[in-house]
Amino acid sequence: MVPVLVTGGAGFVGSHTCKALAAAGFLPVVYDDLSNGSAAAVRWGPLVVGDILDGARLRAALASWRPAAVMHFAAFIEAGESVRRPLDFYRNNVAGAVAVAEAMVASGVGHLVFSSTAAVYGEPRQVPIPERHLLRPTSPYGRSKLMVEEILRDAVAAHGLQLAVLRYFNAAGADPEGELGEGHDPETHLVPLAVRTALGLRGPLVLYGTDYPTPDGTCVRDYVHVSDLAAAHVLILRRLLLEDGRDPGAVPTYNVGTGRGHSVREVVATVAAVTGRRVAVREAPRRPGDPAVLVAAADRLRDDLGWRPQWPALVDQVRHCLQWTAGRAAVALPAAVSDGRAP
Ligand SMILES: NC(=O)c1ccc[n+]([C@@H]2O[C@H](COP(=O)([O-])OP(=O)(O)OC[C@H]3O[C@@H](n4cnc5c(N)ncnc54)[C@H](O)[C@@H]3O)[C@@H](O)[C@H]2O)c1
Ligand SMILES: O=c1ccn([C@@H]2O[C@H](COP(=O)(O)OP(=O)(O)O[C@H]3O[C@H](CO)[C@H](O)[C@H](O)[C@H]3O)[C@@H](O)[C@H]2O)c(=O)[nH]1
Repeated sequence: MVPVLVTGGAGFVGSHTCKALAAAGFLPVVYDDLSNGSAAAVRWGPLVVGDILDGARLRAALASWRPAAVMHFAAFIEAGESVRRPLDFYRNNVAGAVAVAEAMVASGVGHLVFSSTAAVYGEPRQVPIPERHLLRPTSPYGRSKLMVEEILRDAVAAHGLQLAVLRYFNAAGADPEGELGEGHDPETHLVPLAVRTALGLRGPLVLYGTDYPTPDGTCVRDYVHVSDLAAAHVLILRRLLLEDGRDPGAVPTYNVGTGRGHSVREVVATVAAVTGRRVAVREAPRRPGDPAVLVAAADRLRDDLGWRPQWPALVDQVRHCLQWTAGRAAVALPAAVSDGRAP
């Protein structure tokens, strides 16, 4: 099996991608400091516990596994938190990515897939948002990811790295086979929080902002199933390895989203419908750094790589999240929910 080094592979998107990589015949070697991930999610290859800022440890991992590529997921991820702790975000996300690129150059590993984000666009002027849209992030998190995109493009030009950038919209759902899910502690993402509220595992969901210029006043996001995101990584990796240097300097850059937006209130209503339970909500002011609407123009990934999301419907994403969350918390679900007949 061809090894691929996966930084952040113990986290939500990284662990699902490791499962997809293994199914596609690669050996995912996870490099993660477990600051926001779990060793239990590393099931398809070895785990190297280490910090991406530790260049010597990274180089040692690259030297011993000789991966064909690196997938760089490791980062701090929460836009609201980045407004309060910008320097931590710049150190981990920007200096961390520089350390990963330096280690790759020093070790002669040439292929890199970088996890970027819809947050690089900021408040969109055009929806759905095409990849060529103006990049004007509204949070230190989004700025950190944009800085890394630019730094890595310079490294492509100077060091011949072969880079692909995936800008994900909102990852949601969980492994449909129930082997993995979203288990941040504390959790900050809307879908798992609303599911936990519905199951009585936490108090009311705090709804951040009801005065946005959207149809119901709450933020609109493009929720993409985490297993579809994982599949996009396998497609882009195969393309990078296959094309190996045929178009030097090119940086394929793709949105990964469904092209459909859902408001926070729609997410809450879907969680209520899927669980058959009420989702208690407490309305609160806007969360700093949140753009009103983020919806992908997702046709480039479809047209270039043939990517077709298998689970584009929010109802399936919520159901998979519910099944995993309920399983972990030992909450019994009605049969109709477990086998997908509800709602
Ligand atoms: N979840 C989303 O909706 C979303 C959307 C757009 C982009 N992204 C990007 O995708 C990537 C993965 O996101 P996620 O939701 O899986 O996050 P996550 O927090 O679940 O996973 C990130 C992993 O990186 C690890 N990590 C963090 N800092 C590290 C360091 N210094 N050294 C080693 N490991 C470190 C954490 O322990 C964790 O396991 C991130 O780069 C994020 O910015 C996520
Ligand atoms: O308790 C909560 C949590 C979230 N929200 C709202 O729900 C929406 C989605 O919020 P999430 O925290 O689930 O996701 P974000 O859109 O803030 O960010 C996620 O998607 C982005 C890309 O769109 C990023 O890349 C980022 O890493 C990832 O966390 C936002 O309007 C947020 O204000 C609430 O109202 N209450």
